[in-house]
Formats: sequence, structure tokens, C-alpha cells
Amino acid sequence: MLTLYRNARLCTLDGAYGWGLIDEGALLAEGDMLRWVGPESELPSDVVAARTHDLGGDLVTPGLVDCHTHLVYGGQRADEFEQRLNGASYEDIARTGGGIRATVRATRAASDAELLAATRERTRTLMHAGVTTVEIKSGYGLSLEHEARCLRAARKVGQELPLTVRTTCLSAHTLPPEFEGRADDYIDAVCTWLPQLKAEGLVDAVDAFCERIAFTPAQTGRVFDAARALGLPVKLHAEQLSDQGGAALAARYGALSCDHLEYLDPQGIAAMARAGSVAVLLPGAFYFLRETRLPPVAALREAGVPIALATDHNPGSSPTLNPLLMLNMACTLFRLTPEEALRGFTVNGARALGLHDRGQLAAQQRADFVAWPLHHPNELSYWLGSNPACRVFIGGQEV
Ligand SMILES: N=CN[C@@H](CCC(=O)O)C(=O)O
Ligand SMILES: [Zn+2]
Repeated sequence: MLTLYRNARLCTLDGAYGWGLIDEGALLAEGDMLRWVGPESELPSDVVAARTHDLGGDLVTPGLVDCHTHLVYGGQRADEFEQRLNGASYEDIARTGGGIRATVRATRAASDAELLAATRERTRTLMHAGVTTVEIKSGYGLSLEHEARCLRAARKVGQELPLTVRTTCLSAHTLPPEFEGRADDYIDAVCTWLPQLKAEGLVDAVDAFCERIAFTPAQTGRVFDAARALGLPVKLHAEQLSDQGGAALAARYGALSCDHLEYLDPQGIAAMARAGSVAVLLPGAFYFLRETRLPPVAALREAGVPIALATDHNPGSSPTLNPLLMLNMACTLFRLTPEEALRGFTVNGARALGLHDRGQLAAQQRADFVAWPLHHPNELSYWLGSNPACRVFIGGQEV
């Protein structure tokens, strides 16, 4: 059954460059896939659509892809925000039992129902802001039982809501207190959990935090070996607070993406370019932690590394559910162009998840799109902190 969506100003992002604007455009979908995209005047004359939607002249973009989030957690960390404003650093707080470990305590204390309800609410907020595909990481459970609970909550939300949820196992996020002084033993344990979590259908990818306050490159490599043995793709929190050579390591495993990257060096960039890994930049965390070291955007561009953006929603370093604010911050803080920012939150975000059937408006792409009451796509990164009332279509259905 064909459905026609007409009277739209399309921003297709089709091709490698440019907005791909089509005035008075139309989309034709069959089921959840686009079959034809173009000017309404060129719609094939033999098309008989069973249903027609008038999009009222709105700007229509591909659905947003939030490719890096930590949406499953208990509690919040406003107290640490206050501590940092009184002089403590993110690393100081982490080293004294706060930070990720504080959220691990709150997550373990939350019931299954509370975790599910909180995750559902956060995901729903993102969806109504234009997100049609979201990645959700574990990483605040840090035991087999609690990591499984977090990943189940993410999977359940993907079954309950119409958007696509991709799950990532981030058990190597930080060392849980019961393994204090035994980081290698903890990594051994994580490597034994992965087959069980995968067997339950809970894991689409594997991630780790390679950093002074988390795991070494050698420990990260062991997690990646275990992922590779299971045929699972990897991603990495790399070079956020220091240069550990994490991106180059991840690239050797063909990583889908390396994320954060403020301290990425030229060797890391070259390795990512060779491996085809996406650079996921996270302006929310950069802003919220008041980082000063900028990710090497110009060098990434020059090397042809695709750049994606994400909210990185988490309670410690990026407590935002506002994708358009991330577009604005990527432009103002990282000097991305508005077009690069939108590509980062659509087609390149999809690539960072290994998905090639979404992120552009073109035939054979999913019918995931957003109708915005705006005239030009550069406004998506312009209206600072406000969210235009958008209409979100996932698989051709308005949500
Ligand atoms: N960098 C590591 N992980 C998260 C923050 C975790 C936290 O502070 O709770 C991030 O992506 O920013
Ligand atoms: Zn993260």
C-alpha cells in the first residue's frame, strides 16, 4: 500500500554534500520504506496512493539519530554539578567514589519498574523532539545482574515505543567498588558476561571507557577481543580527558565509532580514516564539564572521517534531552557548519550505529522523517534552546 506525503519543503541530505533542498516536494512510502522522493510535479503519473498526508508546507528532514546515550539510570547528580562549581573537578569526584559510581549505586537501588519508567520517559522525550533512532548503553549496573536489567529496560522501551532502539553493552564503564584494586579481574568478568548478554538478545554493540579514571588500552583490547569472538561490533569512549591512544586501538578492531575525541591525535585520526570509523562528537559533555580542549574538527574533515553528533544523555556530564541544542552547540563550540551538524545527527549518526537504511530522504531509505514548522534547515541549529513543535513520522506512521 502506497502513502503519499505532499506539500513539503524537503531537506533530503541525499548525496555527500549540500542540503538537498526540494521545494514543493513529496515522499512516497510503501509500508515503512520510502519508494520515491522528489518534486511533487514530477510524481510518476501512474502512482495510485491509498492515503495522502498534506504536510502543510513544512520543512521535512530525515528523522534524527541519537547515536550515543546513557538513558538507563537511577537518581541524578545535581550535587556534583554544585561541587564542580565550588572547585572540584570531574576526575576528583570520580576518584573519591562519586561520578559514575554514584549513579551505579542509585541504579542498583532502583526497581525494574522504576528503571523502565525512567528510561521510557527519557526516550519518549527524545522521540517527540525528532529522534527516530536512538542508541542506549548500559554501564550503570556493572554486575551481570544489573547490566542485564539495564539492557532489558532499553530493549523493552524499543518494543513499547515506535522508534528504533539499538543497545550497547558498556559494562567496561568504570570499576565497580566490589572489584576495587582488581581491574583486570573485573575485565575478565565482563568478558564472561558478554556471551550471556548476547545470547539473551540484549546486545547490538560493545563499548568501553578507555581513560585514566576507567580502563587502560590493554584492558579495553581484551573487551574488544571478547566482542570480536562473538561477532559484535565495537565503539569506544576515547580521548575524552587525555590521549590514551584509544581511537587507534578501536580502529584496529574496525570500530563503528570513537566518541568524545577532544584529545585525539593525528595517528588516531589516520587510523579512524583507514578503518572507516565515525567520529562522534558530544558537545553537551564538552559544555557541561567546561572542557577547553576542542576536538580536532578541521583535521577530521581533512582526513574524510565522518562526523556524527549525539546528546550523550547521562546524569553526570550531559543531562540534556535536547537534540537541537546539540546542533547549536556543535556549531558554536566546535565550528561545525549547520549542514555538518544536521548530517551528524542523521546520516552520520546512523553510520555510527552501522545502519545504512536511514538518515537521508531517498528511495530505499526508511520512512523516518520529521516535519518542522521552519523555512530553512539552518534554523534547526539556530534557535538556541527552543524546540519547534515538530511532527515525527516513524516507518511512515505519525507518532
Ligand atoms: N565518559 C564517560 N561516560 C559518560 C559520562 C558518565 C557519567 O559521568 O555518568 C559520557 O559519555 O560522558
Ligand atoms: Zn557516553
